[in-house]
Amino acid sequence: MESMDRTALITFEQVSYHIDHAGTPRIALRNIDLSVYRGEWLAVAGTNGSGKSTLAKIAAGLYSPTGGNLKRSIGREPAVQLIFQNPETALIGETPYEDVCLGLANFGVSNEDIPSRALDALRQVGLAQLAHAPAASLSGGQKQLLAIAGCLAAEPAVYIFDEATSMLDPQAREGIIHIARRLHREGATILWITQLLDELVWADRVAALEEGRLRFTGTSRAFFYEIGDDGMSCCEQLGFAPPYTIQAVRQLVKHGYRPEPLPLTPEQLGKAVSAL
Ligand SMILES: Nc1ncnc2c1ncn2[C@@H]1O[C@H](COP(=O)(O)OP(=O)(O)OP(=O)(O)O)[C@@H](O)[C@H]1O
Repeated sequence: MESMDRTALITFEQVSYHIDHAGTPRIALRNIDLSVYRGEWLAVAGTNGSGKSTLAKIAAGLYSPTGGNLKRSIGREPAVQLIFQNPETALIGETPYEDVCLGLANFGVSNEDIPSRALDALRQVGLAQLAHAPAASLSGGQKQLLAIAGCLAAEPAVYIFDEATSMLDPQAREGIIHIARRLHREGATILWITQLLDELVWADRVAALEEGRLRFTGTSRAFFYEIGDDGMSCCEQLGFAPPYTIQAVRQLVKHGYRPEPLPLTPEQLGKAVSAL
């Protein structure tokens, strides 16, 4: 975190998004000030309807703010790739290989480079063996891996995962997180939209939304462990139950043992307890 590059690639300046829903005005986002810095993993959390997807779509350029400004300082294409909740929406080819190739052709990659880039991307997500299988035969998790392969083949500056694991089983979820962590270690910038709180532990920074307002930005440790005057963490104030690991650490602290740094993952908790 300390060594993080402070170059802002995407900046929300007082961004609002108002919707006219069948004559009834709705406000999806209200005066959001937020930057996504190069090389960081920024997670955006919030309950249903808090504005996360709207924020993702504005960051991706699919929606324009109805108030304020969105600034992008990326300078190359594709600037951003969005991985959706439902991978079906992104599938265009009959096979994984064809799917990634069609995507690359869309980005204007030369015919000469397409096959090697497509195969390399499929290899990176573990789908090389299924490159020529019917896309319809893939599991939900494999389809999501394919969507990611299509994105990483395009080499975007920023990856936006919009609740990309929410329709997957735990094992497939692990696979997606594993790939995102590798991309991040290799320098990718990640905007990770989620309401699954145990996914926040991989983020450098967490931004939390409530009813379209930005309620918190800070580390996941602060989100889970900093207690407000009302005796609750920001996580609880937003109506979420803290993940099991965090609850277990809170119990340890209550009983007089405060591991430092406070564990976020089961592995960190295991180490802290074994050091007792
Ligand atoms: N096209 C639309 N028409 C009407 N209302 C909309 C539209 N898009 C978003 N909204 C409203 O804006 C608010 C924010 O929606 P958004 O999808 O961004 O929230 P979210 O945090 O991503 O929710 P979820 O986790 O359920 O996907 C909600 O009240 C939603 O009903």
